[in-house]
Amino acid sequence: MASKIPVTVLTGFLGAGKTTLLNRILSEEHGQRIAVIENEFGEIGIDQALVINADEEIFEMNNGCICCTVRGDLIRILGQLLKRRDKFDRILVETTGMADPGPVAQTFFMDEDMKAQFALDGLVTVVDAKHLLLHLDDSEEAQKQVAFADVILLNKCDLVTEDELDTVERRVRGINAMAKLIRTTNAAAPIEAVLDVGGFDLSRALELNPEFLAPEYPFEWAGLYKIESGAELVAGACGHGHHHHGHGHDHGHGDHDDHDEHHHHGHDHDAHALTLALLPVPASGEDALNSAADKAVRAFANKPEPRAPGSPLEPSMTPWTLDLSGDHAHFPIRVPAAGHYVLLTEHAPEEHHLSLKKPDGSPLRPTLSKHYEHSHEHEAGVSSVGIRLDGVVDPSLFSGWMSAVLSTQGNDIFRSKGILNVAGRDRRYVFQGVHMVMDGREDAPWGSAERGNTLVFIGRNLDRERLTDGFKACLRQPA
Ligand SMILES: Nc1nc2c(ncn2[C@@H]2O[C@H](COP(=O)(O)OP(=O)(O)OP(=O)(O)O)[C@@H](O)[C@H]2O)c(=O)[nH]1
Repeated sequence: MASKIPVTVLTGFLGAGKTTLLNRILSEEHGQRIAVIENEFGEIGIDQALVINADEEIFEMNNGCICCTVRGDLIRILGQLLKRRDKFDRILVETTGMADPGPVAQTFFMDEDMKAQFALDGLVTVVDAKHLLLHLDDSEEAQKQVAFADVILLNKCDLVTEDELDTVERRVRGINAMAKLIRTTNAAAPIEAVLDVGGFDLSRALELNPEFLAPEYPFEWAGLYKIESGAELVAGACGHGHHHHGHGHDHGHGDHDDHDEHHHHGHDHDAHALTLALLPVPASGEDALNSAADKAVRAFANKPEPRAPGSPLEPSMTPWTLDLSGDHAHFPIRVPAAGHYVLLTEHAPEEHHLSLKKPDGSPLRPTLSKHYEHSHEHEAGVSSVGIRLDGVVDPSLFSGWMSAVLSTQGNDIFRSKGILNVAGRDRRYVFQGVHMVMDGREDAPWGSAERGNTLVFIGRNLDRERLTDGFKACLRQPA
């Protein structure tokens, strides 16, 4: 059988740098002949004029938004390309910045014919590091583009600070824990990282990002402080709403205002309130922080008590919800004795300009702090669930379960991927799906590698426990 044609789908919000990346790919010496399919939105041909044309052929789909008609277009172009199979090695489809990449990706798994001819090598999403947070708040398409990606180019790194990049990266990770993240300026990513994703190894992704499999915490951040009575917590909704200029907050450098705006603009969590808890720990250090985090999972299960500015905060297993509707609210901290305490916050402290002050008013900084994957509905619930379990999969139980999952939750599950240890097989079974359609095949032999199962789901309203239990039920009981 002739080998399948690898297809790369390139997405990214308007102006993120897709054309820049495409030009780079087309002008670099990589020895691969690429057929480019462009999905134009509105102004036909503009992008094409901007693309440096090497030997590659560029096809354009007729009309704008990607729906059934455009999919028809895409299928037609793919058909034409197949007649000239000897002219190119791979296909790159660039989608418009407004598009949900789902339908384009799905096209390649749609039926047996498609699956026999094409192999979706990877979905590459270019994001604009400076504006991504704004786009994520405003646009479901932007969320989906991040959620669907196998590789994310965090582009325009020259326009943001290292701290801002870290914030953007955490937000991206919160949506899609699976994708390979590459920080770029002018989309200068190594070509093989963009084009040869097929070799993409789930287990490696999990090694790079072990938190993927970690339990989700009801808080995003924990900081260990040495606190004495008279300390104070200051937090405040500055930088959002219509009055984000000239309200005298103390970090007035120009860039910052802009950044704040992204954080608060249209966020689905309330910028005027923050839930947090303070727990005593016996000592300083990583172990103390971790044990406080475990304890806080139980604390956050308790109904938080509202706290108005000025009312005192004491260490307690009941969390508080601070009213931050005014600028710079102050909350005195009352501790029974000076010592080590861990503060755990529902959202990252910088999202609420939260800081602690010593009794003399000077800043009190955490000696140690940690960010956690959040489980609350941050990105309209778009998140990733990774499952890794030993054992042997019963193929018929698995396909029954998977069809049930995809038929009931296929709208919410954007991507699924997995490597399975199937009973009686020497090779890895790999599958990937886009919404309800999926494609699976046998891959490399296990050889001496440790056998195991890894699954990843990315989507909305995912229930980690239910998915894990469901998959567990597909494993063969040891004889
Ligand atoms: N400062 C900066 N500018 C960049 C970077 N990458 C791309 N640009 C510029 O951003 C603008 C948009 O880049 P394009 O590559 O056209 O983006 P696009 O995603 O193809 O845009 P659309 O076709 O409108 O969806 C261009 O002016 C690029 O030169 C970068 O890393 N830093």
